[in-house]
Amino acid sequence: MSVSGLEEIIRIAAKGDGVTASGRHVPGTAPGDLVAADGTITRGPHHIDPPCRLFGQCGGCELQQVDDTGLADMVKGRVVHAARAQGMEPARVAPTHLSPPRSRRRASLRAVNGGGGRALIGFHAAGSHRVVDLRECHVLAPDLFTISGRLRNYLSKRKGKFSAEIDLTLIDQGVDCTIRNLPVEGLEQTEDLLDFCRDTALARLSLDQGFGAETFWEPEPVTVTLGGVAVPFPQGAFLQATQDGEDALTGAVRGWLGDCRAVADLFAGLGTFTFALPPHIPVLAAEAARDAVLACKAAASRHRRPVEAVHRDLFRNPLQPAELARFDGVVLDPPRAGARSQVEQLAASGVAKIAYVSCNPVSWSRDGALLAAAGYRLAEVRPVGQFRWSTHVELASLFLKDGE
Ligand SMILES: C[S@@+](CC[C@H](N)C(=O)[O-])C[C@H]1O[C@@H](n2cnc3c(N)ncnc32)[C@H](O)[C@@H]1O
Repeated sequence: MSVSGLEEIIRIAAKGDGVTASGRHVPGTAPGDLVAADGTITRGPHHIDPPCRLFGQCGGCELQQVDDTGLADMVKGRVVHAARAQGMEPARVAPTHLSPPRSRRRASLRAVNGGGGRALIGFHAAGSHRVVDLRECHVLAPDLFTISGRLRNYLSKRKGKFSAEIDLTLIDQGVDCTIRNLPVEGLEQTEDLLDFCRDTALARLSLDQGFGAETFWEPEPVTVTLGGVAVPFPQGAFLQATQDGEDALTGAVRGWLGDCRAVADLFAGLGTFTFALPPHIPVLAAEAARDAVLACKAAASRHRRPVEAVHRDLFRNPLQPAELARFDGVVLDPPRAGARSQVEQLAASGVAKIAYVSCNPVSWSRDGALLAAAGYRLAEVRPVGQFRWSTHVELASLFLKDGE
């Protein structure tokens, strides 16, 4: 719409810019803003003051100027647009689930020496390698934010230059931390680091000096509880970004497949969907990361769940229609690239219900079009914004074989 030379921002593009009906991209805007020819922006109803003082410098968030309605519309719009681009019209679009502020339970940070011996820890600055010190954060779960501050204090005492990468994940026992590229040499440094682990009650600390991560501290074996089942948590294992995002995705899948006789969970990871299903349903959980398969298997056996966890590369060796014949439900949650070769086999199968969970609407819709061409209809999509204030979009979807 053009009001006396002003153009209205009608949507947020995949990279975060606002876009007008004429296709003009304007960074830093929200849907409903009006943009003049000289670039002056008049705020619309969805443009808010960013809650964080670091917004715009820190690389952790991209869209804090957009209110919740605008964010939810963006997440839904990306999913529906991707489906339509492949000729699919979802029969139902469930309300978008947005994770609340301060709920992110995993983050990758960088720590470097600042001036005056002070360490800086934070996300990369937007569009650069500079680290913006995380003095405030509205996305990280409070326990992760607290640990980031304690790490800053600890690292500030270290002498010598460093540039380390730090992965933090919130699990059952507290914070699981992996630090890469931080030399720990000699007795004094080792004891200092042990004191840090003890004082902060870290659940686990792993160090990776370029030769793979090794456990430095783990007072008790770490686990993550999935669907009420405590699963051993291997270093670097995949976990949905927020607990409530996981609940939204698993709730959708349980609602769709909860009455199945037998389910295959493909790209199963530790068993997020496997263990979310009703406990009496036999599940085949297939996954390529060997340590995740072992963790899933151990948890299933301890909890006497009818789960067969198998190590399998589903890109090279997808489940074939004959193997799929014993399942009336399949859930798949592949990496960003999608699951073309596995979906080709699913399309050729007779599986009645397919729940496809995705972190990439583009690869999902391409794969979905293969199912649609084989007689599956897109019965429902559930857009999910786990990465609040970012352009990262997730979804759960249900494909039904015609006649179901
Ligand atoms: C998005 S994660 C989902 C994991 C799990 N469904 C969850 O929700 O926690 C994708 C999973 O696919 C696995 N994966 C990646 N490539 C694979 C392949 N070629 N074959 C089987 N699994 C693969 C990864 O190890 C990861 O566990």
